Amino acid sequence: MAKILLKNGRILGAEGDELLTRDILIHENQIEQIGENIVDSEAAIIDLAGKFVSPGFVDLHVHLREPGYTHKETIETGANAAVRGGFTTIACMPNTRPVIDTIEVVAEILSKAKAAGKARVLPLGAITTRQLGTEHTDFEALKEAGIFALSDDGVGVQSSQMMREAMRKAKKLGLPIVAHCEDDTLVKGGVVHEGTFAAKHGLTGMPSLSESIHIGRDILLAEDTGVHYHVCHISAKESVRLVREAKSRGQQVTAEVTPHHLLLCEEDIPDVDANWKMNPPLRAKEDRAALIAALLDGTIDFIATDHAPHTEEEKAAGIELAPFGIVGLETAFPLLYTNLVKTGQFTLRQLVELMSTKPAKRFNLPYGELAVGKVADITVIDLEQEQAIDPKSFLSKGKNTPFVGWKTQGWPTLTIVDGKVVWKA
Ligand SMILES: NC(=O)N[C@@H](CC(=O)O)C(=O)O
Ligand SMILES: [Zn+2]
Ligand SMILES: [Zn+2]
Repeated sequence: MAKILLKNGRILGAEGDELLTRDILIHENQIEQIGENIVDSEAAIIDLAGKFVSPGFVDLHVHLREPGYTHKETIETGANAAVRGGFTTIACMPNTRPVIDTIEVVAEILSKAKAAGKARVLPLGAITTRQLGTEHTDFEALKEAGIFALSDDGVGVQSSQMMREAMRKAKKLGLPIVAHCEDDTLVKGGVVHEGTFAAKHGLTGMPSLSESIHIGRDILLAEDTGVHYHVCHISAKESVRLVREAKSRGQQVTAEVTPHHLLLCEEDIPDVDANWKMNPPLRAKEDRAALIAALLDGTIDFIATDHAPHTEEEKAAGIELAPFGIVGLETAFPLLYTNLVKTGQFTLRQLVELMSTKPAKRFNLPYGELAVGKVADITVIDLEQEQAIDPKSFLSKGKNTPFVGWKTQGWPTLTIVDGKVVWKA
């Protein structure tokens, strides 16, 4: 009968950003009581001394790299990085080696995640075998094995016919299609956004169109099938326009945006440095503004990090050869709290909803709420603590971030998953 009593935390009330001092009693894996001056003689007491208590964050776009690329990250190191960043549930993408395209790989990931005992891990299954785009995986078997959704993240599904059939089958099984939107014929070896930075440095650009064209295509295909269609890491203003139009017709389309696309644009790239290389790339100033507006008006549903660890050696290969991707789990909340909430663009409540309540709700997951009877997935944050981002402190194997040295406030200090303390500063 494990009981934990969190004393003197501060939680969001029914509305607004005012914080209320409350105690929270956890019994086994559930929140049993939230109130003032709770007394329980059996419970282990943790005094939170006024720190902010949030429902645990949910990140539906993470690369854990295992099996196959354990030099970049493992399920264990990734799950550790997650809980340090305040994430209690993470969904992991299938671009591993082997790809998550068989029930064996799903079982391996679930068992390693359980052994790690940190964040809850929800594997996505590949849409196509080896993510080659030519043959569908066995959706039914993968669903049975425990996948959370289908995605070929890392590459776009090039064939419209393959995507259409995938949506039809996924709809029948009640599985969402989570799409990395990229038309290979339009990208042609680009390494950064087709814009000012590419022009200045003579680099091949990746046009916004390479993303938007897939979103437009897929919205039409999804309309026809009624599947839940989700857009990964949306980055361009034209893409936002398409999602907004689909939503206005009541179509079940959702979209996520990363912290880096919200906070950075191509003009911020200081130099030809691979720690600023990710897919989709940092786009123009107007794109960043469109993403923020879309997050505020609900066109974009939530935030996901697209945590994509790579080694220092790989990133040292130079901007043209280095792999795409940056880490995000351990910096997301402090970066967004400091640069979007402290600046007055978003409220703390909105940020918590975008990082916890909404991702859970949109995908029907029973998490993301701090309420009696709910699963005890809880993140405690010191909103005052200021710290400069230092990759050396990361629990992730990946140190690849463009945010080195950024002074940020709002660091998680305690994370509880399923009623168990899994991380403490
Ligand atoms: N986002 C990235 O830049 N890279 C991701 C792949 C992906 O999310 O498409 C990776 O796996 O490294
Ligand atoms: Zn992707
Ligand atoms: Zn990704």
